[in-house]
Amino acid sequence: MKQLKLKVCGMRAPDNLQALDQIGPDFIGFIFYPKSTRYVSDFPDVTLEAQKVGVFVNETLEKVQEMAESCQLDLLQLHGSESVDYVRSLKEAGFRLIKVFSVTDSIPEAQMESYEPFVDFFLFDTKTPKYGGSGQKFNWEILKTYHLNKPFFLSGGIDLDDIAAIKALELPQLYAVDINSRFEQRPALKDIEKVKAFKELL
Ligand SMILES: O=C(O)c1ccccc1NCC(=O)[C@H](O)[C@H](O)COP(=O)(O)O
Repeated sequence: MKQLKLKVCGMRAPDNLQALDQIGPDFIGFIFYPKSTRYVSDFPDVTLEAQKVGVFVNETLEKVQEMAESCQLDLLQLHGSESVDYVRSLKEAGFRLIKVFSVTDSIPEAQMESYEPFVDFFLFDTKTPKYGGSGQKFNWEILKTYHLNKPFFLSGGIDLDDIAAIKALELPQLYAVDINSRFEQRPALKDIEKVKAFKELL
């Protein structure tokens, strides 16, 4: 089976960030959604090996572009109800994009098809009023109905003891696993040893 990539989302404190980067995650996510407890108001001045993902929820295009450039983000994760035109304009401006679909009991494949030409990845998360970081899983069985070619990230309540179940899914388009609140000591502060254990098993 192919090696799944790892994204650790919701980082903020410079020391914690540096310690995380040393264990080699592929992607590190920063939340630019002011209502989140993981909101990053002062972007940490740290050089990272991992690709930096900026997470936005229904933010203005101007603000997204400003943050992408000032923080030198490698990828933008659009976690709200951003339209196809919104996504297209960011792609045309040259950004690499992850479009999130928040799900419960079905995959909105028809809707996703219209976004597919303009994104690099999809990400499935559990639908909740807070958009993300809920620690709740959705029914992963619905992923077996996914027939698009675009690779995707799996997220929503993933914990250390979920690895066997994730591997057993055997989904060809599953590209990366996204972990967050189940690995926290408090919001935006990760338990590095627990993340390390997860990465070694992935
Ligand atoms: O983490 C947040 O606070 C958050 C808030 C609003 C939008 C997105 C957010 N997180 C983005 C992520 O990619 C999370 O890793 C994903 O939602 C899964 O989180 P969890 O269920 O805690 O593992």
